[in-house]
Amino acid sequence: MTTQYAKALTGTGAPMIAPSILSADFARLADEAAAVAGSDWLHVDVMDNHFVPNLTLGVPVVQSLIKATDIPLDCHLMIDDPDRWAPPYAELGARNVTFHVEAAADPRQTARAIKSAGALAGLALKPDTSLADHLDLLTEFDTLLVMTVEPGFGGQAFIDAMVDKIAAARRAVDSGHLRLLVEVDGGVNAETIERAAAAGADCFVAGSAVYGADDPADAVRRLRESARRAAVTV
Ligand SMILES: O=C(CO)[C@H](O)[C@H](O)COP(=O)(O)O
Ligand SMILES: [Co+2]
Repeated sequence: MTTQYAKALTGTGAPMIAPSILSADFARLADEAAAVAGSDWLHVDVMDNHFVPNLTLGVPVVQSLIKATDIPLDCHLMIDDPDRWAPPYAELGARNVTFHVEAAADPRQTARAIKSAGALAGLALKPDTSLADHLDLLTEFDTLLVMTVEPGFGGQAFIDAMVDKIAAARRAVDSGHLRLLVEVDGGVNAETIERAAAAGADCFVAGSAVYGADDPADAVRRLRESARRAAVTV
């Protein structure tokens, strides 16, 4: 299902695809961004080795990557203390800055700081985190990232039980007339994207399914087409 909000962001109403550079060659990030030309967003997984047991990159790399690509950056912050560390990614020019509710002391205020700095604000939920407990926050955010793997690593299997959470998010957005994109992250591939799209997601992050393909740009087109076919058109 493609919402009017998703349509406004993409201009086309097509499902959004955000390749994750977690699965790219970190020594060639500019080339790896160019390899997925035509993507809606480039997903950047920031991990601090505290909130998750893995360490990736931070502000300096994002600052360079923004200059190296025209694709808007979708920063997924898997870090402690996002209240302090998330707004700088918006100040750098990231299009969407998503942080985890489990790590935030004041998610409303942090969303406002991100938006004041000119980015969209995203709220991420780990697989075991209840959506129902956080519905009251959704009006503050532009995107909701439903994690379909435990955050920390690429290449994991899509957790099928999260399809119900995606569908619940879709219902919450539609019934509340919320201006919120439903984004899915983890284990998204040519097969699982159909279930996520049928459940109502607007935007799909894919790391290994894109960068593990012989032709990453073609993989993006195929994923978008699979999502489009599976989605319920409104
Ligand atoms: O946030 C993430 C992991 O914490 C990544 O965005 C995600 O796992 C993408 O990789 P893949 O598509 O290979 O699962
Ligand atoms: Co991610």
